[in-house]
Amino acid sequence: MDLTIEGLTVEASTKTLVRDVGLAAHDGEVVGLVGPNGSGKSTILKCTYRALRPTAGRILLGDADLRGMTMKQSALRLAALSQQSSVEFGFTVDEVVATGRLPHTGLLGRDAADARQVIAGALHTAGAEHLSGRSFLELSGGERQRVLIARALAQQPQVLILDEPTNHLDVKHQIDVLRRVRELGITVVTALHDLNLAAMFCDRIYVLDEGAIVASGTPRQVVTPPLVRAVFGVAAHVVEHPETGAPQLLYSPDTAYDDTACDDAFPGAVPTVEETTPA
Ligand SMILES: Nc1ncnc2c1ncn2[C@@H]1O[C@H](COP(=O)(O)OP(=O)(O)OP(=O)(O)O)[C@@H](O)[C@H]1O
Repeated sequence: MDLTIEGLTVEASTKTLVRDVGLAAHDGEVVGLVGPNGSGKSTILKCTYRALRPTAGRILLGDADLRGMTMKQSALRLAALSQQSSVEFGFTVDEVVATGRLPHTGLLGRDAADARQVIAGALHTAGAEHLSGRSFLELSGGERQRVLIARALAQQPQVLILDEPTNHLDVKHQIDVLRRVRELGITVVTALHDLNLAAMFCDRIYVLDEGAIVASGTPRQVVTPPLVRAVFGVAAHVVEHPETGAPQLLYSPDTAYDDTACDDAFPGAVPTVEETTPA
């Protein structure tokens, strides 16, 4: 299912948090949202899962405008892992993941799917099956994150919104979770701080700066030294991943480093392209 964001603007009191944002994630695509702290990534994602009401613009799931859908209708199509996801009570891991089934069942309804199988599959995809039966509150930060990802997957969404899914995860689980989510074949929009992970796992990347999209395109088009310097203020080399060909950044410890030298030093570096406009 396609997710389309058109002309999204969010204002809070006197401040414009995001302005005129356009973003399209096509059916089955994994789309990354990157940008510095405070650039508006979470704000955009919150609008997609209806934790925030935009001031202007619209969000479409397929052809349907979110504003015309009930919460249940949108939750049957779209699931989210937010940065603030938390569980206050002493639920077991399985109970937490089972709450992902609520849009399908309602509070007292019956689940048409085999819920136990769905929950087991979600725990597996999130790399959390060994945590089944444990109390959620006794888990480590990374273990909790994997259970919360499983809860979103148990919703069996066609569109998955992930706000920093790799938070708290060790490197193996960062790669595992993104790879397995990608293998689901559903539409994913994910905010990521790690540009190398974004380049490795995303089909396309949108770059946000101060509430506006400043570039978008494939990882090769977007992950370039000039862009990383302009948006993040960091000098970097780009090399091709020897196995996948994905651009990977090697950061310079000196942010004043001359990045024109980077390209000379790395002949395989990805060429710079003009900023592209959002689809
Ligand atoms: N309710 C609000 N009122 C005023 N300002 C807000 C509100 N919510 C968010 N902001 C501000 O909007 C900006 C964008 O915040 P947002 O959380 O979307 O950024 P982000 O790109 O997700 O950041 P990070 O990478 O740090 O998670 C920030 O400057 C934040 O302080």
